Amino acid sequence: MNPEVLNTQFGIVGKIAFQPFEHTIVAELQSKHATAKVSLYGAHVLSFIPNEQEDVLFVSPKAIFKNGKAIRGGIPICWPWFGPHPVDSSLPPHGFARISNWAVTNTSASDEEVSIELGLTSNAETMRLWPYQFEARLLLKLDQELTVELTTRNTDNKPFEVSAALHSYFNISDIETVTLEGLSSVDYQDDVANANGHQTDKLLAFGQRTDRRYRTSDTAIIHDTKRDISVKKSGSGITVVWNPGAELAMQMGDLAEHYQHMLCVEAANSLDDTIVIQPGMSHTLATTIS
Ligand SMILES: O=P(O)(O)OC[C@H]1O[C@H](O)[C@H](O)[C@@H](O)[C@@H]1O
Repeated sequence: MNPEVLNTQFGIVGKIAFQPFEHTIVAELQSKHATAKVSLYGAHVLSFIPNEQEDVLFVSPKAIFKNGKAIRGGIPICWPWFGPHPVDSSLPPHGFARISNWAVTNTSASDEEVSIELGLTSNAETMRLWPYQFEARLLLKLDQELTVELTTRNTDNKPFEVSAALHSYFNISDIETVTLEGLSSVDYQDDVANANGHQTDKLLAFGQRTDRRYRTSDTAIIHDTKRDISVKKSGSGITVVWNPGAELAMQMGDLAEHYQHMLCVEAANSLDDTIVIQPGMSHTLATTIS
């Protein structure tokens, strides 16, 4: 991969440019209303800055950028499984999409919107980790909002099962004061207590380790002292809510004390919303952030 070749083939003056970044290349997108950056390593969104605002996404100041390591922050693509592999814990947690190099397959721009599409196709290495033929596409659309669409197409001759998450890390002032709206009356799996729960409170507050999978397709809204952030989604029956809390964060070399400034709200397919895709068929998991 070479940024000059990508700029010639896919660059759009004033709208999309490719730059070397750490061990990879990033595409920088500029719409009338916002900028965004996506790394080709992992098809990983690293930044979304609406005009005159701070970055909506959090990337850890201690994030490690190297092959084989997932980037702490932004929007890691957890795929084709979410969490530990269901039967083989030696396989990469959250799948291999976030530690794979993706190709640029298309770019376009209009007056209002800029978009880029990245692709990952089955190959010898992916077949070793997950024995299916597939095409995955990540479409990023930037106008005032940022939309991320992950489409999985089954190009094999047998069905396969996918769990996934658009593992969005949001940039917040303080985990002690932020609240999350949109989960009231929703059942969840509590992955800290390993128990089921049902939320009655209108607003979820934090301050301790939180790791929950809520059974909902609805929009969630982060209320921060500096702004509200809306997380809409489609093709997703699960919203993951995660902050590791102080004790666990201090054991994570790429996060540590910075956990206070992040909250993950993730459009996901997991639990009974794991998706079976028949040969020739596809599924799209999407989130829109504003
Ligand atoms: O450290 P990672 O592999 O990136 O996973 C980070 C977190 O991802 C999700 O939010 C899961 O629900 C958590 O259980 C997990 O700890």
